[in-house]
Amino acid sequence: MSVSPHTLREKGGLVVWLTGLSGAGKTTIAQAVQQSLTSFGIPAVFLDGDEVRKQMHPTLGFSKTDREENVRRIGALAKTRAEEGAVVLVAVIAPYRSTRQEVRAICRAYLEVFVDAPLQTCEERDPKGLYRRVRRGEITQFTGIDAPYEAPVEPEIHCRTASESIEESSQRVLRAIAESLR
Ligand SMILES: Nc1ncnc2c1ncn2[C@@H]1O[C@H](COP(=O)(O)OS(=O)(=O)O)[C@@H](OP(=O)(O)O)[C@H]1O
Ligand SMILES: Nc1ncnc2c1ncn2[C@@H]1O[C@H](COP(=O)(O)OP(=O)(O)O)[C@@H](O)[C@H]1O
Repeated sequence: MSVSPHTLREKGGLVVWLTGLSGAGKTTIAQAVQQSLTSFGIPAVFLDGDEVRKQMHPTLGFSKTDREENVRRIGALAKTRAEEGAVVLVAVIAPYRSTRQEVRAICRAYLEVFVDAPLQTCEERDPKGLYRRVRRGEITQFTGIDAPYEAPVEPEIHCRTASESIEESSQRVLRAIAESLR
């Protein structure tokens, strides 16, 4: 894959939004894709929901209103970073279809990746131990348990991470990015 930073800037960059339940594999795939893009010399920025929340707006919680605000703010940041001439990989749950649609509408180029794994798989993986805490009653309003997740209807890329490898999922995303930047 080859695309110059200048061309990327002229195109207005690209926002790649990975949406899915906690533990579905958003971060893992985004990091693998970022590494590959970087190895091809393509500027790639990774925005991780958890990190951005902590650094930029730690007061936002997980109510519907706060999640919508979180997603809008990260969407605006992703748009800006993309227009500087980068592929911006966003690993944020973004559980509401309408807010994802709002972000898509402000970006010049946008790909939605549905990182899809059954809740049971996510819970078995439990990479951060959050599901265990949810089951103990220590966390409420948790996506997929007692807060909604509206699955994408027509995502550009659909990764079924319970049945495909990290490599397969990342390659699928990379191919779509290459296609979009052509
Ligand atoms: N109640 C609740 N529901 C879902 N997730 C929770 C919650 N509390 C904390 N976390 C951790 O925060 C990460 C999700 O933040 P996001 O900014 O991606 O979520 S959202 O788009 O605003 O819904 C999410 O990160 P990922 O596991 O990477 O998805 C969790 O680690
Ligand atoms: N095909 C796959 N794609 C992504 N992650 C996978 C896949 N198969 C297994 N996993 C594992 O699932 C876990 C996903 O965790 P993480 O990427 O932090 O999820 P999220 O960011 O969606 O919360 C990791 O431990 C990862 O190794």
